[in-house]
Amino acid sequence: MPHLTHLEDLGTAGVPRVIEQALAWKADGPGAHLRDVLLGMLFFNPSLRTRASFEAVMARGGGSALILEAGKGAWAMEHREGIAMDGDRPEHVREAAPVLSRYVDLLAVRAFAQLQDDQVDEGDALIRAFRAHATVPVISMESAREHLCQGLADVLTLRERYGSLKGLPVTLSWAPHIKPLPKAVPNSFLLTAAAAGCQVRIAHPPGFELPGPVMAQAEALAAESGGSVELGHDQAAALAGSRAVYAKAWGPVLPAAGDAAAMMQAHPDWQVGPAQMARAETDASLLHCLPVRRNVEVAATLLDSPASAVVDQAENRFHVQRVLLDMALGQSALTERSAA
Ligand SMILES: CC(=O)N[C@@H](CCCN)C(=O)O
Ligand SMILES: NC(=O)OP(=O)(O)O
Repeated sequence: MPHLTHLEDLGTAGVPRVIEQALAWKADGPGAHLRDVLLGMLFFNPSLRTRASFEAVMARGGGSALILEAGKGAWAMEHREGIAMDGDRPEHVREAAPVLSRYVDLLAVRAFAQLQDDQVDEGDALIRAFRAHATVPVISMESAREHLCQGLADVLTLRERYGSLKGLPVTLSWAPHIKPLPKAVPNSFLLTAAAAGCQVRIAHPPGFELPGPVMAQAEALAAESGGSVELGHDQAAALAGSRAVYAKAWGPVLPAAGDAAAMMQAHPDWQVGPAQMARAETDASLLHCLPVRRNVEVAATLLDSPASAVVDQAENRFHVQRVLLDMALGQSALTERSAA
């Protein structure tokens, strides 16, 4: 089953294929490539961009989408194996995934990190349960470990702005927030940029390390693509000479060594603003996946400046998702080309 939930489903060869096809279709669309296709979308968490962009892809492509919210309209859902379901979740993924698969051609799932333990979140059990039990392709709309569509849209945005991605210096900077957030977005930017051959610099305060297995995977991808991954605790040093600054809040290493919300607010000087951008190249772009808390994570003056690429990134979700849905259906020019 051609599930598309993690970067490993695409590999280093898949990333440029998706990016180049998305660019080509952005210039000259694919027409009604999803005629008669029905996408099921199951949300465990809220969304603006993901929901709207997938619905738009389906409508523009001549198909349609149905939307379910677990625990809100649809039953709350359990995924753990072998337990007595005596809590507040009446439905199990073991039935829900095959049942939904009888109605739809593709199943997209959003299930955020639980934010208790990085090892648990890194294991991504809920989306993996859908992979195991669905009988149609599963697409991730952000899971505990990764936000595949976001990482691809981010790298497409860099490709459009800077041409070649090989050796492009890009900085992923931790940013403050009022509470701990998931690591899926920074994980996916790191993995996708490394797979694309970028020179990725990561900067965060001590105690906010990204999961070891994700770092190791990024280094392996960079070794294959000719990219690199550097890690440091000095934001200014990591920004020097960068072409793109990805500002993103993420939580401390979990379980947290202290009060996680207080830890998120203990480094207000990491807010990304004009002074930080000034350390990067003059044509550098500001990236953020959105939603962004103005004047907490990123200065409003920077978000409102020409350097900001955040709306382009959001637009590019549509363009990469068209390609991913097409790939999952096995009907794309990409599939034909790789089979040829
Ligand atoms: C504010 C918040 O919860 N952000 C989520 C979603 C980001 C994009 N889907 C996060 O940081 O993972
Ligand atoms: N960037 C992103 O996934 O946005 P939503 O959470 O609004 O879908």
